Amino acid sequence: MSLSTPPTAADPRRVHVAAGVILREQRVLIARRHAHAHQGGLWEFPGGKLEPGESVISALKRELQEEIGIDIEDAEPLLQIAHDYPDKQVLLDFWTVSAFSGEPQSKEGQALEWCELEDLREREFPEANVPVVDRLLELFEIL
Ligand SMILES: Nc1nc2c([nH]c(=O)n2[C@H]2C[C@H](O)[C@@H](COP(=O)(O)OP(=O)(O)OP(=O)(O)O)O2)c(=O)[nH]1
Ligand SMILES: [Mg+2]
Repeated sequence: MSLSTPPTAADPRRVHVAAGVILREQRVLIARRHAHAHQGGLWEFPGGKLEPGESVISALKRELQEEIGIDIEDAEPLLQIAHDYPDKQVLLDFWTVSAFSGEPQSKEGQALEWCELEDLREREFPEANVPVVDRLLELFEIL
């Protein structure tokens, strides 16, 4: 591909990621990325990379079990975002998790916070997350 061709959403070189927007009452669960990780130190919605041949929902279930120890009972797609960081191209599938079993716990040493929706804008997220935060606040009619 020449440099003048912008990468498309379907570009197989993109890292495909599934992330869960876990809601409980007026709060959403956010996790802090480890300092040394890509986009380190920023807040994120828990999740991770799809394995080869894995569906988004399977990856989401696996990642949320691995990272925070919960079992998804109900989830639906919220937003798909293709984003180009200077060092990495990602395709992020954000799903709303509306029912789950188990109590979220930090299984990888990451900080977790049940953030009030109205405080979400004060948390620093990776650039790719801006449209998701906007969408969420729009859905809950928080200006
Ligand atoms: N999980 C998650 N990743 C995000 C978000 N926003 C965002 O730009 N990303 C980017 C950061 C990373 O480049 C990529 C996720 O990869 P990751 O390193 O967390 O993947 P993983 O959980 O499979 O971790 P690992 O096995 O590689 O340690 O997506 C988000 O809200 N949640
Ligand atoms: Mg992860």
